[in-house]
Amino acid sequence: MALLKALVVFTGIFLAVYFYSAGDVFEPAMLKGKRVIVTGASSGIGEQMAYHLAKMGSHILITARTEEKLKKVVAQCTHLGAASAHYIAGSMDTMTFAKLVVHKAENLFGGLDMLILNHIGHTYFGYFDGNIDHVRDLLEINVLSYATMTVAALPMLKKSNGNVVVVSSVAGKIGLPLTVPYSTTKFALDGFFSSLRMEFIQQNIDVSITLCIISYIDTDSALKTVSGVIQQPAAPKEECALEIIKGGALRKREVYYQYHATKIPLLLRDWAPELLQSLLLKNYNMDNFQRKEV
Ligand SMILES: NC(=O)C1=CN([C@@H]2O[C@H](COP(=O)(O)OP(=O)(O)OC[C@H]3O[C@@H](n4cnc5c(N)ncnc54)[C@H](OP(=O)(O)O)[C@@H]3O)[C@@H](O)[C@H]2O)C=CC1
Ligand SMILES: CC(C)CCC[C@@H](C)[C@H]1CC[C@H]2[C@@H]3C(=O)C=C4C[C@@H](O)CC[C@]4(C)[C@H]3CC[C@]12C
Repeated sequence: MALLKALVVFTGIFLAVYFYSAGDVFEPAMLKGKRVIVTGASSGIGEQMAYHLAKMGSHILITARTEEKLKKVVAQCTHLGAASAHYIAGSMDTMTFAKLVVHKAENLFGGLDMLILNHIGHTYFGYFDGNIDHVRDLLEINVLSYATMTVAALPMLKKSNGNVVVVSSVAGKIGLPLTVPYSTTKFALDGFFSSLRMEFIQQNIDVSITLCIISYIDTDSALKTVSGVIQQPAAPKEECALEIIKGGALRKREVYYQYHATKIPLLLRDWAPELLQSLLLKNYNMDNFQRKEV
C-alpha cells in the first residue's frame, strides 16, 4: 500500500514537472518574422543578440551612438538572414531620442513584438567618488530611457501581446563594491519593471516583462575594465545573448545567466547575507585594482 502511494506521488510529481516544462521549450522559429528593437547593439551582448535574431529571421532595428559600428552590425545581420535590418544612431541621455527609436520601429514595421533594453551609459569601475551628478546622468540613460521606451512602445506591444526584455545584472540584485552608480541604476530597473509587471497582471495586460540577471560576461568593455581584479571567469557573450532572447520569447519573469553564478548568490542574499558578503569580497583581488572608466 505504502509502495502504491509512493508510486502515485512520484508519478504525480513526474507529470507535473513534465507538463510544466513542456511550455518551456524554445524554438528559433518563435522569432521568425517578429519585429524587434535592440538597444546598445553596436557592441557586446547587444551586438550578439542582433546576430541571433538575424539568424532566426526577425525584423531588427538596432540603436547606439556610434553610426559606423551600427552600419557594420546591420550589414552582418542582413548577411545572416534577417527579414530586415535597420539602425538609428543617437544617445539615450535624451528622452526625445528614446521615443524616436520606438517611432522609427512603428514607421518601419507597422508594429512591435519585442523591445530589448540593453544599453548602458559610461561610468567608472572604482570606489564611489561622491559625484551625485554622475549618478543622476546614469539614471537618465540606464533607467529613464528604458521607462520612456516602454511607455512609447506599450500600445504596439499590447496589440502584439509582445515582450519587454530588460538586461540587468547581479549588481542590480546584490550590492557589490566598485560599481555604486551602475548598481544604483540596475536596482532601480527591478523596482520599476517588477512593479509594472504586477500591474499588468492585475489589469490583464498581456505584455511580458523579463528582467535578466546577468553575471560577469566576456565583452570587450567588461574584460578591459575588471580583468585582474575579478577572480571568476567571464561567461561567453554569444550564449548569454541567446539565453536573454529565449527568456523573452518564453515570457519568463527573470533570466539567470550563468545560472549558478546568479542563483546561488541570490539564495544566500536573504538567508545568509554575511556569508555571501565574505564570499563576494574574496572574489575581488584589490592588489591589481586601478580605477578605470568604462
Ligand atoms: N559585460 C558584463 O560583464 C555584464 C553586462 N551586463 C549588462 O549587459 C548589457 C550589455 O553590456 P555589454 O555588452 O557588456 O556592454 P557594451 O559596453 O559592450 O555595450 C554597451 C552598448 O551601449 C551603447 N551606449 C553607450 N552609451 C550610450 C548612450 N549614451 N546612449 C545609447 N547607447 C549607448 C554602446 O554603444 P555606443 O558607445 O556606440 O553608444 C554599446 O552599444 C548592459 O545592460 C550591462 O549592464 C550585466 C552584467 C554583466
Ligand atoms: C557571483 C557573483 C555575485 C560575483 C560578482 C560578479 C561581479 C564580479 C560582476 C557582476 C556584474 C558585473 C558588472 C556588470 O554588471 C556590468 C559591467 C559593465 C561592463 O561594461 C563593465 C563591467 C561591469 C562593471 C561588470 C563587472 C563585474 C561584475 C561586477
